Amino acid sequence: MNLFESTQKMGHEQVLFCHDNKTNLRAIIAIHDAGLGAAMGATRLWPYASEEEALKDALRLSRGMTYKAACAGIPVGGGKAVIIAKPEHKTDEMLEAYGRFVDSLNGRFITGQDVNLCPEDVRTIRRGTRHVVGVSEQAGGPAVTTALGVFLGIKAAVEFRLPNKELNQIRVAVQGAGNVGKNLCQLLHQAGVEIFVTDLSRERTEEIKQLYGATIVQPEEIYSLDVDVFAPCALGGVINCTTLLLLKAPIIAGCANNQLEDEVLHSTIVESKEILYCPDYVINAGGLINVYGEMIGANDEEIIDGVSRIYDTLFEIFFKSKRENITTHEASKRLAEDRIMKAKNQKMLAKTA
Ligand SMILES: NC(=O)c1ccc[n+]([C@@H]2O[C@H](COP(=O)([O-])OP(=O)(O)OC[C@H]3O[C@@H](n4cnc5c(N)ncnc54)[C@H](O)[C@@H]3O)[C@@H](O)[C@H]2O)c1
Repeated sequence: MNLFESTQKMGHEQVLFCHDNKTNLRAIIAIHDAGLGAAMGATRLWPYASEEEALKDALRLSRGMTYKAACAGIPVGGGKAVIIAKPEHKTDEMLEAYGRFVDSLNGRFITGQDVNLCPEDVRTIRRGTRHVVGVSEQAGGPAVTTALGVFLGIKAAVEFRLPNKELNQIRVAVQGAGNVGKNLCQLLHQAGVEIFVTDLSRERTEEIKQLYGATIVQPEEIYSLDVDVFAPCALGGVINCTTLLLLKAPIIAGCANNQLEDEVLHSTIVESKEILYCPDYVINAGGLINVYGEMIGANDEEIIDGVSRIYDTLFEIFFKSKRENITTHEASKRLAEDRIMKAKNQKMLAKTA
């Protein structure tokens, strides 16, 4: 991978490689765009097969954060960090050392929890820096508000794509019963939705079956189910040439980041199969809205209000996609870029006034 060519093409401002000998910390912090404010993005801990894979993830996820903030109407930039480690090798000392690297950016990057980190870990990172969010668990915490946003997104998509169906008549396949997936299942169950669930952990799917009457399926079975919505809530890259041959659901709406393995190719195939794709960074913005709310001292009601706007934004994207004959992926990208440009222009005008 040609590093500068990639960062230039994707529009990144800064990439920080962090190494701490004592704790064996290896992390990458990517700042995509801090033009509108500090770059916000959670930290993911993952045993990447290669450094290149970790870097690619950090670059793509941080750009997604810029678009996510823009679509959610939040005046911050986009960033993301990855720690390369097996979850069982995570130590408090390693997280504290990581916090000191975050601190070295003097508030240009603000982070929180993503896959394999919990609020307790964020409190440990906070020993090294004050530039963290997601410790107060306001409005139930980021996972709860992310799930609410995904639920509202599913509602919008069903109204748009399946106008003759009520929510209590639909079947949803949930891939991943983790922090967000579990909360999403609760909301779906309350709305009378029939749930199919899979996870690598049998314990997690059993819990969803007990609590919400879900049908458990094997991980490889989840794509080919005869359902109305496929909700990817595990990891990225699950919408690809292989899974698109299996998918029967007319709607894809879930919380996972980077769902499309290849954004252009797979969003085009999705469209040609008349599947309505809810762009991941739009539908999963609930967590960002939550932690931004925590940062500016918003109350629970204001945070829920912000999350509720995901429903309207998705409708705006669905109509834009139809009107301009473009994929929903392209429509959300254009919406985000347009909002970023306008906000930057306003900021510049305010400076010169
Ligand atoms: N937590 C948030 O607030 C938030 C916000 C925005 C986006 N996301 C994204 O949503 C996704 C899920 O986040 P989370 O916090 O629930 O993570 P999590 O780690 O709590 O849950 C992920 C679940 O997916 C399961 N899983 C992994 N691979 C799988 C596979 N191949 N098949 C089935 N299940 C599999 C894991 O066992 C785990 O239970 C991630 O991609 C994350 O980046 C999360």
